[in-house]
Amino acid sequence: MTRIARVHARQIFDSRGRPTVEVDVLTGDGVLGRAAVPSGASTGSSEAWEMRDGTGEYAGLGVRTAVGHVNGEIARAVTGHDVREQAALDKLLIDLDGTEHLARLGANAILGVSLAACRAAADSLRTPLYRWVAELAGTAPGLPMPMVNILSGGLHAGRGMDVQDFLAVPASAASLDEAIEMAIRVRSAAADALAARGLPTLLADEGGLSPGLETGRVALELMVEAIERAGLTPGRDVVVAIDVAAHSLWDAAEGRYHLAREGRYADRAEMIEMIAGWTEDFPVASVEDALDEEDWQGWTLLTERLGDRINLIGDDLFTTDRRRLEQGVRLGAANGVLVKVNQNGTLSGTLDVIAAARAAGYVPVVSARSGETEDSFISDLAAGTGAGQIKIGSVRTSDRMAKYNQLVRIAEDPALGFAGMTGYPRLAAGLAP
Ligand SMILES: O=C(O)[C@@H](CO)OP(=O)(O)O
Ligand SMILES: [Mg+2]
Repeated sequence: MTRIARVHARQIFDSRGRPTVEVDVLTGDGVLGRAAVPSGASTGSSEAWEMRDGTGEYAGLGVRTAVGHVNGEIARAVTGHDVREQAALDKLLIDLDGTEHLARLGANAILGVSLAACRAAADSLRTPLYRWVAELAGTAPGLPMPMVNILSGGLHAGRGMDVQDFLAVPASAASLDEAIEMAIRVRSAAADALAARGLPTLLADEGGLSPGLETGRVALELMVEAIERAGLTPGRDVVVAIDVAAHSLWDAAEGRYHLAREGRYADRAEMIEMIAGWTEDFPVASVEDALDEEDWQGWTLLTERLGDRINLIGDDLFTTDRRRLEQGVRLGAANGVLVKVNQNGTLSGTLDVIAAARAAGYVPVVSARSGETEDSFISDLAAGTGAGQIKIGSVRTSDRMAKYNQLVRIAEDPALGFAGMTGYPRLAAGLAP
């Protein structure tokens, strides 16, 4: 009996101590599928709409409303539905909501049910979750290469640095275990390098270090130093990925980007120039959200300039939305897409975006949010779809480690290969010495 017998949602708390939704889906055969919903800070405007909380007297209000929707209207609609019919369930949820961005019931309410049902189906079928995801997606499973947050800025670190993330990609790792170990070495070497300079080693939202360095170049120098301190060779053993999160730098009134830490503004051309300079002088393999989410023309120019050498990932640009991705493909904007389940709102919609990315030759990067829980669904999502890359955050806090550790468990399956650097098909030969 794989039909839904009961749905129950509750409010739990995420890694920032903010309320979020957790959903239990119980099937007739007594199987429990549970999922918790993540939440972003540097969000794109076109994301599915979560019912979010304010602070003070509004604390808990948005999430409690979403929880109420799951326990009332959604539970009534999905009870009796077969959890193995994921696509039909997700369509039912989208139709029930009836709005474009899932604003009526809340994308967090809908996503919680979608993911919990998927887990219940996998458990009822006694199939590992990643294998069930692979079956739903029609993909060959495989282990992703992680990109691991080392230095944080932007909205994840009190704007201590202008750029949001500097990440390590353990390029020469031959296995997932080795990749995680290398990233841990780089992160702890980065902490040592900062301490040696008398700089703070405070933790940011994703467990990365938040030293408040003044420019991107200084941060990149620190990355190179950390890789070397870890006994590894920059450009060969470890390459660097960056998430500029440029939407949160965009000053609409000025029509330019505000690099507040540097004390200057930059226009589109100056941003492209700055980033191109980084890729020339440092072993940078991937840059996410280099420009604002609505600067399609700028994205096309950026992609013409750098797209044959590095990965250019659209996060706020695409918001895991198929139509926005298709627009990007038409315009030649970016060559990769960040995949976040809660930007989309359902599992089926997310799988659809991964399939569309692949069909267009765009690299999919499955990603966590800056607000996370112990839920490790995205590890199974990345492995099940063989996405090739995953971005979880740093290797320092339990919300992130839950996902790395789930990947370690999945890696026990001898049938699964490790993606290595296959997710970086355009990597410049010049990166390695
Ligand atoms: O910008 C991002 O890629 C994510 C994760 O790092 O951040 P947030 O969840 O705050 O959008
Ligand atoms: Mg991003």
